[in-house]
Amino acid sequence: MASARIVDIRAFVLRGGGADYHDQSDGHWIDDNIATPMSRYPAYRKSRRSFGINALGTLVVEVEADDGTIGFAVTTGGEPAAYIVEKHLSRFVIGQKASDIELIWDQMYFATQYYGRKGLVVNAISGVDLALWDLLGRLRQEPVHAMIGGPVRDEIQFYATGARPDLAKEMGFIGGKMPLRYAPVEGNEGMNQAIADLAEMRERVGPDFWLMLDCWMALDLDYATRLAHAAAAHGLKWIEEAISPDDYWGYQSLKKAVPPGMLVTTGEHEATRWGFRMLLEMECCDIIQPDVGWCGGLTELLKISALADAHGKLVIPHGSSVYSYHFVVTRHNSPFAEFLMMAPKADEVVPMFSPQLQGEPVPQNGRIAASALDKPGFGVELDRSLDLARPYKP
Ligand SMILES: C[C@H](O)[C@H](O)CC(=O)C(=O)O
Ligand SMILES: [Mg+2]
Repeated sequence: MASARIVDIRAFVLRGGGADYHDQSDGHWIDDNIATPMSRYPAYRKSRRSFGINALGTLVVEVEADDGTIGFAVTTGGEPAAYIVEKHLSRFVIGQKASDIELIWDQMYFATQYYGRKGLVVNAISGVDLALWDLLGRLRQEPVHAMIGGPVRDEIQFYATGARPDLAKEMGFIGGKMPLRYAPVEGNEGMNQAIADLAEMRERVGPDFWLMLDCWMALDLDYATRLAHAAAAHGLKWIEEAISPDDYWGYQSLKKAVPPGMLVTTGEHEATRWGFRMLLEMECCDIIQPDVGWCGGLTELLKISALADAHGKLVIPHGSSVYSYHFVVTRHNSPFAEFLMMAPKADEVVPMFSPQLQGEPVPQNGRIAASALDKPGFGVELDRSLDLARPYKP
């Protein structure tokens, strides 16, 4: 078993939610008037799908060992990522020992460095990496969390991201993160409305419930600083991804400029130890938020999180479903996790990567017990009744 070799790798594309959680139908809160860097263009103001936030779809990677055991993972990247997996990365996987995850990662990263380093290519690498961890866990009959050190606590506590923190509070979550709905193009009036909405939500949830704002890269430093100061009166816990992920200097300034006690968070669109090193060494934020399916996979996340730990920073992964849960439960500097509310009105808990995974655990009373993760690999199955396309089948 320890010497199992990988005999095949397959890349599929899926549409309709799941790992590409922005790929939702009309009327979903996640596509309703959210501030974005594209808000300055009237044609793309109302809906993120209008500018193609869901253009890629979900990538499914399957790896098969010589005894027939199959590991898999899902992430975003769709057809172009499937091309990279089948046409480029596959050569570093087929024929290798299933336990040679570090070697495979290194070869995938450095072989694509001339056109990769971040974004789509690292999503593809992450998908392969997570499928390899799933395969190894299934071969060893061990959960992934047990292979990276085991749980340091009995349960994971969650905050909820969605349009209704008031409902999230009733469901037992420890906080609620709302999308910012007004962009700089809407001027002072927009900012005033955003603050009024925050004040109203504070009224509804009471003084102690965490409230956060996710700005999805929509702001500039001046606007973000003014928003943070106006929001402080209503107990905003953190301001997230306020400016462009490339603007490390802006984040450094923002972190110094926000009111005392307010946290600056970012990193869901950052990748690899080198990207996070910039955020950490330049003191850009208080919490880093790597997405496990986008930052380089679990192999890279372990390095990113060790670096964050040495800088005294928390790692609260963005979304990522089970790929986050198996990590969070093993790390002291990851004391809680995000749960993205995928119900269209954010009024009930549905699995984050619904409908793609079977057996995906969901928070009950805002918590998932560590024991719920005690299944081989990442502990979930792919729903094979879905319309899996394999565009680059050899
Ligand atoms: C709600 C945000 O705009 C985005 O869709 C998700 C995100 O950034 C997060 O969960 O964090
Ligand atoms: Mg975010």
